[in-house]
Amino acid sequence: MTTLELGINIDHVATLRNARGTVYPDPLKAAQLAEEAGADLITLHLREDRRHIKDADLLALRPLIKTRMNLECAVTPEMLDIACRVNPHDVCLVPEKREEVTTEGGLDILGKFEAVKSATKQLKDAGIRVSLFIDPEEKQIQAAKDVGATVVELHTGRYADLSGIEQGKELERIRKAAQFAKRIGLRVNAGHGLHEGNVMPIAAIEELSELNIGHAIVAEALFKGWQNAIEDMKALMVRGRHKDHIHPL
Ligand SMILES: CC(=O)[C@@H](O)[C@H](O)COP(=O)(O)O
Ligand SMILES: NCC(=O)COP(=O)(O)O
Repeated sequence: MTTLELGINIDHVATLRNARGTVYPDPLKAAQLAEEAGADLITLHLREDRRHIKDADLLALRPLIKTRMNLECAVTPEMLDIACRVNPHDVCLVPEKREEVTTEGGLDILGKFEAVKSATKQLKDAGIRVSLFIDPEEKQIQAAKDVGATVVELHTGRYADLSGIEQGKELERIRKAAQFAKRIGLRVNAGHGLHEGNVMPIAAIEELSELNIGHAIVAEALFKGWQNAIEDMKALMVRGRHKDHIHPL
């Protein structure tokens, strides 16, 4: 059985800090405490508008990370240049729209095939593993393989927004996508909108290697503390992976 890793996304620790222009809460401290609490990697998204993580956070964090750094960024010359200079373990290329509240949908690789292919090559030449954040669709997964990426992260935002039968259908779509991606030799991750109440059925998908979770853990941390929220999420992922749950859908 594939081990399921937990990537802690620290973006919204920075959101809280930036809301008041203070120096606290410190995303670096959040990353270090997350690693102590069992995070397998630290994920952060340097948005083009710098609404949460800033360049200084990224630079300060890089030498401190003991696990892995997974940098999410848009496919732009500026971001690719920063990524190559910072040299994280992984870069996850994501779509970005300035006006969006959060990342809506996955990267349309087919729609910008040459740009994604060239970005993937630039990052791989710098020794960085490349992941592509995509919707759970066979044609996008095949395109990820065709541009030379070795990892995909399946967008679980739609699953998180749905309920009942519709959520069950989306879960099946994610499962089939994960199976296809694994079959063609890709590492398969997932994330977006996952929380304590919806993570277990996703964790049960055996082809998945990593879940990236941020917003809901920051929210839970308000009530039970940052490290408790991380430990609880990991425990739920282990229970999900071992199918220690009654299927709620
Ligand atoms: C790409 C992704 O799913 C995460 O980075 C998520 O976007 C968190 O940041 P935002 O809330 O700014 O979208
Ligand atoms: N790529 C998904 C991610 O990093 C975390 O997304 P969210 O849990 O903040 O919605």
